Amino acid sequence: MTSQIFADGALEGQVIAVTGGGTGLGRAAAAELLACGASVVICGRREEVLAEAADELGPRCSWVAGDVREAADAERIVDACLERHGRLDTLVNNAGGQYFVPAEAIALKGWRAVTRLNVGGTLTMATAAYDRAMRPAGGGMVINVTLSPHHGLAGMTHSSAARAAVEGATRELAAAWAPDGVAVCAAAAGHFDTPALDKYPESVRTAAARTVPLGRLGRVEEHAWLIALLASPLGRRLSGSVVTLDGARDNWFGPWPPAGMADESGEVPTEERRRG
Ligand SMILES: CCCCC/C=C/C(=O)SCCNC(=O)CCNC(=O)[C@H](O)C(C)(C)COP(=O)(O)OP(=O)(O)OC[C@H]1O[C@@H](n2cnc3c(N)ncnc32)[C@H](O)[C@@H]1OP(=O)(O)O
Ligand SMILES: NC(=O)C1=CN([C@@H]2O[C@H](COP(=O)(O)OP(=O)(O)OC[C@H]3O[C@@H](n4cnc5c(N)ncnc54)[C@H](OP(=O)(O)O)[C@@H]3O)[C@@H](O)[C@H]2O)C=CC1
Repeated sequence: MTSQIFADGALEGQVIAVTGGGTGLGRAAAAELLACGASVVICGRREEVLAEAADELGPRCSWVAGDVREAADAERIVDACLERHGRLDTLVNNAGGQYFVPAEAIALKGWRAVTRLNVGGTLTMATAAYDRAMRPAGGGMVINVTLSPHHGLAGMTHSSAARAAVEGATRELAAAWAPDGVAVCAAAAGHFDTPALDKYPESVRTAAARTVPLGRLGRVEEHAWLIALLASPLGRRLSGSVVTLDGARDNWFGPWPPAGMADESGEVPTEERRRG
């Protein structure tokens, strides 16, 4: 397979680990990185999902099962990259998620579970990659997948808070690890059409596209292009940045005018000019 937008071999020689790379956005990112010439190691907890994905993605893709929340597993994942390829250039921290309930229905245990996965797992993987592969090699790139809209996502209060924490850590680690040549950035994903959305209530899924000004969900290949761009040399210069890919969803509060604001003619009244 070749990339639709990047030159053949754009990422030739790079070794990239994608957590959650067996499904959805992670799998699409892995496919694009492979198309650009990288060698890719996908990871996740389910062996059968990873084995099937790697098989379909081709010979430059391999897999290692592990839980990103466990330090020993994170170290094993990084070590697998080093053993197979002798290096790890880029880590894509894509594994994450949450469940959809109103804020007041989130139990403390649920907050902890979502925080542990999204903040804990991301930092555990990033630290393992930095300590074992990138700092010793004198460089590397960490890409943290987060969430748009940034003003908070109804039904996902725990995840909104957790991803905000990841974006804060992204900026801080970008500064802390810069002397070692390690760049850290975040890719804030809007609403994308992945099989994972099937777990949300039907009405929530169906209405999701209407919360996006562009009027449609993102396509997985669009997110994959952003990941490939961030894995390119340009990504290093974007260290400390959060790049949002969401069809203008961030800070959008809904269609203009909101219900009740227009007058009988359908127009929003304008302010009378004061003179003198
Ligand atoms: C429709 C438009 C949306 C667009 C935006 C999309 C964003 C996306 O991210 S889509 C990708 C979604 N993918 C995932 O969410 C996959 C990963 N998610 C998970 O694995 C779970 O959500 C997890 C983070 C909660 C898993 O953590 P784990 O430690 O395994 O948690 P437990 O299942 O043991 O549950 C612990 C605790 O959490 C509360 N809880 C969990 N699920 C629910 C639920 N569905 N409803 C209410 N509460 C839930 C609960 O307190 C659990 O404790 P117990 O009740 O004692 O089991
Ligand atoms: N789809 C969307 O609209 C959006 C998605 N996102 C984020 O993008 C990422 C990918 O989403 P998407 O592809 O849609 O969803 P998926 O549910 O398909 O992706 C989650 C992936 O993470 C893996 N994973 C989950 N927990 C762990 C863990 N503890 N250790 C290792 N791997 C784990 C899962 O594999 P396994 O279960 O085998 O471990 C799975 O492959 C997630 O972080 C998601 O929250 C953000 C904004 C919007």
